[in-house]
Amino acid sequence: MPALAPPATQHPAKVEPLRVCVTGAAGQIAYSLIINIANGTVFGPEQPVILQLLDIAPALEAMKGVEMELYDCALPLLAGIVLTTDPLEAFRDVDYAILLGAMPRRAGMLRKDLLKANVGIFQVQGAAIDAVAKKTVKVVVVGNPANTNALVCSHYAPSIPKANFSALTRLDENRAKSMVAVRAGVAVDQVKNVIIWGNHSNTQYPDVAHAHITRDGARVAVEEAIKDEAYLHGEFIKAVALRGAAIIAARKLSSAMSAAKAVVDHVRDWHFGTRSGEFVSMAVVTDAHAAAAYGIPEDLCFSLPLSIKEDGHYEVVAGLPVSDFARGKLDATVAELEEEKAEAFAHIEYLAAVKKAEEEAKTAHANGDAAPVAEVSA
Ligand SMILES: NC(=O)C1=CN([C@@H]2O[C@H](COP(=O)(O)OP(=O)(O)OC[C@H]3O[C@@H](n4cnc5c(N)ncnc54)[C@H](O)[C@@H]3O)[C@@H](O)[C@H]2O)C=CC1
Ligand SMILES: O=C(O)CCC(=O)C(=O)O
Repeated sequence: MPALAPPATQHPAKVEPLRVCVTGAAGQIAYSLIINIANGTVFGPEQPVILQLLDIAPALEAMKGVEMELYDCALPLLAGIVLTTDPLEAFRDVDYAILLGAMPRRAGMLRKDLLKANVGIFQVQGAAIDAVAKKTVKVVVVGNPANTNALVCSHYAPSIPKANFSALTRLDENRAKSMVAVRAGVAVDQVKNVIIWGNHSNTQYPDVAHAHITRDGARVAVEEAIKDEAYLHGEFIKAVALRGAAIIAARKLSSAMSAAKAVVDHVRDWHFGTRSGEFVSMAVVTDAHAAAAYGIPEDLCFSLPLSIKEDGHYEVVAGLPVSDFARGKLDATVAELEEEKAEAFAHIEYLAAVKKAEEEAKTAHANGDAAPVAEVSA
């Protein structure tokens, strides 16, 4: 009889590592997020991961510091680290791509003011994901304006199913749940099914009409527990939608710890699925089903209530009644996303025209011709 057989848990079945790309890896959200991917919080205590970290060349040294710290954490689930400034290396064979890398806004800006600065990043990264990531890759866009960046990314990755692209609205959901919990006097995990509809912007609609709390073992509708429609239709919505700006005003930097926690929640639920009867909000590319369920136009990246299966496939929770108040809110956020979409693709065309004009000028110069005058208007 073997005398000292080690306990079975010391011999876990060999599990293939998941490859997880994080862009903007030298930035502030990444600094709070990466440890949670590498220590099992996101994918569970049996799942090894290989981190594929991307940033731009000026941030390479800082990213090397992050790598040193990862080694110093002595993480048994961390099966490898790739550090790179090349998107084609960063996205190679990845199972998850978490796109943080983008310029953040400063005080006084709206998130959509970042569109021109950031949209080109998501065009390039969409094409790289298309070229080298696994066809099953799940993509989470965090860099703002997150919804429209995710839509652009999906357009430039036509070989990956549109359903595999998402943008983060879980931070808004977490904010809303916390505010409800405080108001109702319960712990935050007793608040379920708060929905964030639409854009991660001031037009988002944080909706408690289908949410409930559990108090003293009994399930109570949030509207019934709070009994203050004026608050829920006014101050509450404003407080959730403007929370990002309030944090910038206080910290002089945008949210990072809470953003990283929201990414953890988003990816964990996408990986493991949601509990029966519970739903979460993610911004996803709308299809005919979303259009039929809630009258949202197709091909916008729109935050919706989703129930997610264990295999990662999700369904839009259909059939929730939409009040006149809610309809007005949904229409406003649809209108903003349509505007952003038009602006994003117009800017991408403009960038392409500028590039073409520059290339023509270079060729003319090389041939000794007079340089053509580029007429490209923004
Ligand atoms: N959707 C959401 O709920 C939230 C979104 N955000 C957004 O997330 C983004 C990142 O925020 P932070 O980490 O605080 O910013 P940060 O400025 O601390 O870090 C951004 C990092 O991205 C890198 N980067 C820039 N261009 C890149 C490119 N082309 N490829 C790879 N990396 C690139 C920068 O070098 C930097 O290291 C911002 O756009 C911010 O507005 C932030 C919080 C919540
Ligand atoms: O508000 C911003 O622009 C950056 C961070 C963010 O999106 C948020 O805190 O919701």
